[in-house]
Amino acid sequence: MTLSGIPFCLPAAGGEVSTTAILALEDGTLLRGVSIGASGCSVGEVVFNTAMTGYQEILTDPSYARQLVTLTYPHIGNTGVNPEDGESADIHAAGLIVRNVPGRANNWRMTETLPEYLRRHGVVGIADIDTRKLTRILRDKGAQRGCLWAGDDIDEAAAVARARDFPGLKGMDLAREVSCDAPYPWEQTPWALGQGYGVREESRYRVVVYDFGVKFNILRLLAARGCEVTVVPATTPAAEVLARHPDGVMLSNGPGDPEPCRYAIEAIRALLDAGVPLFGICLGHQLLALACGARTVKMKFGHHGANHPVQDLETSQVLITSQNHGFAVDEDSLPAHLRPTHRSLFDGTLQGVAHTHKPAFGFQGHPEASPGPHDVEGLFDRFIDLMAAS
Ligand SMILES: NC(=O)CC[C@H](N)C(=O)O
Repeated sequence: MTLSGIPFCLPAAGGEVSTTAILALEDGTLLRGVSIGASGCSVGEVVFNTAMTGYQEILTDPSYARQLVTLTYPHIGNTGVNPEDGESADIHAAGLIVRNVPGRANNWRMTETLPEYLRRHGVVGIADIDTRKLTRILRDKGAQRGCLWAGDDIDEAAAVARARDFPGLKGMDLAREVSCDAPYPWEQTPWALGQGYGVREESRYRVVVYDFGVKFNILRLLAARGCEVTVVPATTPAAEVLARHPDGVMLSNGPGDPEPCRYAIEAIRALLDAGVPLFGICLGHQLLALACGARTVKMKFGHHGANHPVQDLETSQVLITSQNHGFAVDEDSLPAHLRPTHRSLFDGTLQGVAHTHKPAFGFQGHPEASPGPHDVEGLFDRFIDLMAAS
């Protein structure tokens, strides 16, 4: 509904009678609120994200598959949703949990409200939740399996049972589920005020990107650096990638546990043997480490936010990074030929590795999707340097 032409939304947006919703956790906690999305029931791992902005980017990040995301920032939806800021074509989060959706959303770029967007994509969401209490539970007990249920048919006992039935992310190979079906080229460069998105002008390097659940902005940062990008499905064998004669291969971010992605680990080993420059981000970083013989572990409650400090161990410089990971490379498991390059200043988790005698490195964090120079973008320049030197 609109008020003087300004899109207007109430918790049950669109003028409907508000629908109840609940969040049930595996420990038996029940949180009751109102629906802000589609009706239905969704299960997944409940994680908290501390970013103050970027709910659209978070919802569309494929790395959030099978996760119910709660945002610690209390007002979510103020600027609505626009057709440009998605990190993929779909919402991948299994559901959204917030404190409050403000009554009025307004931004010059918005085309719909957050509740309208959730409903259009058939994604459940809940508001009026004490997200501070929920976050405390997740920090104390670790990520919880949960069930988010919205509608007239809620059964609270069944919701707890469904939360407990969710098998958990450990052991789940989700990269192949969210990946593309066939190779495709990518030419778009980052968004700029007054110009919108651009198109790659130069063609300096041929780069193949493994799509384990890639975020569009990673592709844009490559295109902006003159990379002729081809995105390939997660299960593409190394021989097919090498047949494209790439100057470098990027291993993307993605959802789930890296360990069961045997196909990717095998392909990365072959690419390392072939000496192709490799750059892994997040899941790609974890897969690179696994291919080199390291181990990954599930974290107690993961890193999900937009301002995580990460230290470059060589320069001591601190990078402000976006993070979204629930698994981590175990630093104690690094083989001699993998050098730790970055560590989290929040909890000491390993955040980056470099191969000691191959042109390959990985980083756990993500570049920011918002316009402007960001710390993590320097790593893209490092990848360009590696390709230039090879
Ligand atoms: N953003 C990512 O690529 C996440 C990697 C992996 N799924 C994790 O949770 O740790």
